Amino acid sequence: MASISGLCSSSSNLIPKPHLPPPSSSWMISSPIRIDESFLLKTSFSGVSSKTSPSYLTHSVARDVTSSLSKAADELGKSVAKKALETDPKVLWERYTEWLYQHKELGLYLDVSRVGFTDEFVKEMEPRFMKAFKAMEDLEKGAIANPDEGRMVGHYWLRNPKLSPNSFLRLQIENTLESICAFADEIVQGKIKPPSAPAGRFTQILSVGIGGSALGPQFVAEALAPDNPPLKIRFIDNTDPAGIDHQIAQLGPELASTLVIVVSKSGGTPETRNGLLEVQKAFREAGLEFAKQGVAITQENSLLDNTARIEGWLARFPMFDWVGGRTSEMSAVGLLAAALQGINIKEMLAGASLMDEANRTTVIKNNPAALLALCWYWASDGVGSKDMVVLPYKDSLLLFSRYLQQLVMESLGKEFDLDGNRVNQGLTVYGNKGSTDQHAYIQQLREGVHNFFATFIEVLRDRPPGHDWELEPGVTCGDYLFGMLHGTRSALYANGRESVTVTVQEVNPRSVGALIALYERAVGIYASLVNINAYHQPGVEAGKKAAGEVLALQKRVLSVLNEASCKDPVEPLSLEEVADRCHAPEDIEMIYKIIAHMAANDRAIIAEGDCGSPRSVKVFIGECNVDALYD
Ligand SMILES: O=P(O)(O)OC[C@H]1O[C@](O)(CO)[C@@H](O)[C@@H]1O
Repeated sequence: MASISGLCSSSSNLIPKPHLPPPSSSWMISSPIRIDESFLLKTSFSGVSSKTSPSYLTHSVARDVTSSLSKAADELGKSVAKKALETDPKVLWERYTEWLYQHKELGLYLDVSRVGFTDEFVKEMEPRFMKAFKAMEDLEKGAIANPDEGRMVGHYWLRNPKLSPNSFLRLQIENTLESICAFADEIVQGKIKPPSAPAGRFTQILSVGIGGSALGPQFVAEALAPDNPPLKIRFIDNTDPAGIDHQIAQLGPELASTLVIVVSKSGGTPETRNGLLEVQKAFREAGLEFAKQGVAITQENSLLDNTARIEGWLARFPMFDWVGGRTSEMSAVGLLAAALQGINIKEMLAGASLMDEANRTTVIKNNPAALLALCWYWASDGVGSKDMVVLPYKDSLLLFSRYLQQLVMESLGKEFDLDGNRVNQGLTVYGNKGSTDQHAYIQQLREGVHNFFATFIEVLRDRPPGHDWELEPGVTCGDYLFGMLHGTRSALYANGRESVTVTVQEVNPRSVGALIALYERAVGIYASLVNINAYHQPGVEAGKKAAGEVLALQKRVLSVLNEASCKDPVEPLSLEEVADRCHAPEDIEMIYKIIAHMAANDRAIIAEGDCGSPRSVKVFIGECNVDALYD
């Protein structure tokens, strides 16, 4: 059984009880919590609500939930009925101490006592977990764990290169880490200088990348960058021109001392390419030489890699084929930016490695990632019937929920399982931070539609030692945050809302590395439990393809309008005429949107009518481009 020593000085502090307001405070939850028994009756594992009311299920999943749940239950062999949540404080305390997971060296705790899984359920799930553990063992040994893409999945090797399936990969990892540290040192110490910066050294990082090539570095910067880092970081993570302009404008003259890190595993993501082109334009306009300040992180021989090599950029770092974007924080993607901000990346790697080690045990109770996966399965019926609301009670962890959103949803949100059955799996993740969200949506969580379970992230250390003070007798600001967390946890539970609590001593490189590793592993295990490939993202392609088609149609529209605008007199066209001449009458709605967008950006002229009445519109473009006529 996990020990709780070290978590707090007196175990009596941990006995769950109603939170009463401190004497002089009107801010805390002010009434003792009553258990509303009606909310404690939950769906049975076979998906039939004990109230048999479909409205009890979230609207988004109500559609197929019954059949999917029945199927999941069938697969398990028999259905495990969900019982009402335990309410007796003594029994809850027993459950708390029995299931509390502690990682002593990391100072990390996982409390799953407020999720209502039964011993019977754990027993039922055991064979699936054994399969998942075996799959993870094979993955770590270099199996093709991403069959659709024929790829190995090796993010665990990044923090323990000795695990790599061969010495070539091991050397690649070790050499990359060494070159990251050396490069970061030289930049920070001013040995590598920007060619024309007044400060004489790099002072800013502009990171250009999207999805897994941005979210990890954003989360880590927010969590760990010191108040005065050697280099400050900002991000371009979209193709929004106004957003890009804002980042560049904020840099102002410091563009001359900005290290631009362009991150893209594939090296061909349009948003990232556009960001790069916009930044390069800003450099040209400022009379700066981009190549002397540009760094690429990408796969060898990608478009980006070749561009950086041919243009002679300052540095290039590899992304490996066997590391996915959303699990790339411990690769050059996350490590370079972190090192440049003065974050101890070796500690991050050590934290992740320790967590990985803990997650290799096949004893569910002692395996924190397995415990998380168990809770997710129980709470969401193994079909994503409930969303996961992530509430870190620490401002610096604000972006953890956003980071987890991609990690979990891009990994688990899959149409087909590994056997080709349509399963439409997933687990929805959202959340910002506590206690801020208390004043936003916790109202609905406690009393509204019951379509979620919560994850509280608790940080024991409020402030660095020696900085705290009592804003009321015996009460610090951090005590309020603590009270809000546990008050909310209790209040939700009292209304039948389950929650997991992850506790760390403090936010530091080691604990952040451990948190990332914990959730990476939980996702991998959960994917095995529900038999899906966690490591591909086929669904993203549909949107990218459709975006490409819109841009191709826009080119045809422009060509048609150009031709009509080159006539003398200019021939304004109706939308129907444009669509006919584009040979795309079925795309008239999209053509209307394209023209409205161009008109809003002064690239097309509405001669008649207005955009609010599409049928009245006649359009042309201002200037005839004669050259384009013969393209
Ligand atoms: O690093 P890349 O190749 O630019 O991709 C960025 C992101 O785009 C996705 O492929 C989804 O479109 C993510 O999986 C990935 O993290």
